[in-house]
Amino acid sequence: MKTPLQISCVKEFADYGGFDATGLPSLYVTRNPAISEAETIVKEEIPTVDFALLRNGSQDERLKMIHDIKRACKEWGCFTLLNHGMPESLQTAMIEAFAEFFDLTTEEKQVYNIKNVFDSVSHGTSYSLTMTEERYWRDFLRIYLHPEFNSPAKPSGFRKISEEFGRQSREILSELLRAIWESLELEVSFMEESLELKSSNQILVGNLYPPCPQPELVLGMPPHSDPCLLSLLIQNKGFNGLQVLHNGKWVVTQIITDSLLILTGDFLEIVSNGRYKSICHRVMVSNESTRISVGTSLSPPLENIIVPAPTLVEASNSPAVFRGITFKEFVALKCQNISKSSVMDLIKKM
Ligand SMILES: O=C(O)CCC(=O)C(=O)O
Ligand SMILES: [Fe+2]
Repeated sequence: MKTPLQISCVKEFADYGGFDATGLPSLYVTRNPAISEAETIVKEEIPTVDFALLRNGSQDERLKMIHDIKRACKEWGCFTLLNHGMPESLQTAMIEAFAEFFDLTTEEKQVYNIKNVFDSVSHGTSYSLTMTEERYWRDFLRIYLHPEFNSPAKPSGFRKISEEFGRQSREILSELLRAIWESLELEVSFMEESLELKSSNQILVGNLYPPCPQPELVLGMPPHSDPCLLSLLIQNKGFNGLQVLHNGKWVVTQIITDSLLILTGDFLEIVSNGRYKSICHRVMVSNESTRISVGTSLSPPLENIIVPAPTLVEASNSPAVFRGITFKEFVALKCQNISKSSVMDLIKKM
C-alpha cells in the first residue's frame, strides 16, 4: 500500500484518506493559524464592468466603461465582468470537462506529468515546478491553447469544449486589452505590433482543490500574481476560495455564474510602466466541498522582447521602470522566485 507521501497529487491523497490516521503531513502546513487570525479578511465589492456597454454601447457609455476599467486597473487590479456573452452552459461544460480529467486514473493522467513549464499539456500538483519544501493543496492541468491548439486526448469531449471556451475567452480578453490600451491613451496599433495580439499566447488552467480536513493550515495557492497581460477566471458553485489583496487587506471574491472575474497580470505592469500593477491573489480551501476553478490568460508571444510602452515612458518624463524581457525568460525567472516582488525587482532598471 502507498503511504501518503508516495502519493503525489492532492486528489489521490484526499481520496486515499491517509491523513486520517497520520494527520496532515507537515509539508502541506503553509499557514500559521496565529498569523492568519491577525490578518484582515473582508467582503468588499470589487468593481464591475459592463462588457455589453463597452462593445455595443453609445459613445458616452463606452467612454464610461473605459473610465471604469481605468479605475479598476489602477485601484484594484481586478474587476467583475458583466454581460460578457459567454453562455453559462459553456462555462459549466468547461468546468465539467476538467472535473472528468481529474477523475481519470493515475495512469491515464501520468502521460501528462509536468516536466517543463512550457509543456503543451501538463498535469501537476502544488504551485511551483521546482518542488520546494512547501506543498499547496491544489492539482492542475495546464494547456497552451494558442497560437497552437493543444488538448489532452481524454476525456473525449475536452477538445471541442476547450476550443470553444478558448475562442470565446480570447475574444473577450482581447477586447478588454484594447480598452485597457485606450484607458492608458495608447495607440491600439502599438499593441498589435509590439504585443502581436493576434498570435498571443493563451494558456488554459484547470485547478482542483479537494476538501481538506484542516483547511486552516493549508493554502490552495500561495500569494502570487499571474505572469500574463490579463486573465479570466470562473469557478464551480460553492466555496469562494479566491482572495485578492487590496490596500493591505484580503478581499474574498465572489465569482458568480453570470459574471467573469478579470485579473491584471505582470506583463500589464511591465507594458504600462508600472501604472497598472498585477494583482496579488491566493486561494483558500474548504473542508467540505471540492472547488474547481478555470483560468485562461493572454500573454505576449514567447520570444518577443516586451518593453514598457515608449509613449508612456516619454509622457511621464521618467525613465522606463523595467528592462525588456520575453515571456519565456520571465516565466523561467518566476519559477525560481515565487514571491512577486522579487521577480519584478529583478527586472527593474536600477
Ligand atoms: O483558483 C483560483 O480561483 C485562482 C487560480 C489562480 O490563481 C491561478 O490559476 O493562477
Ligand atoms: Fe493566479
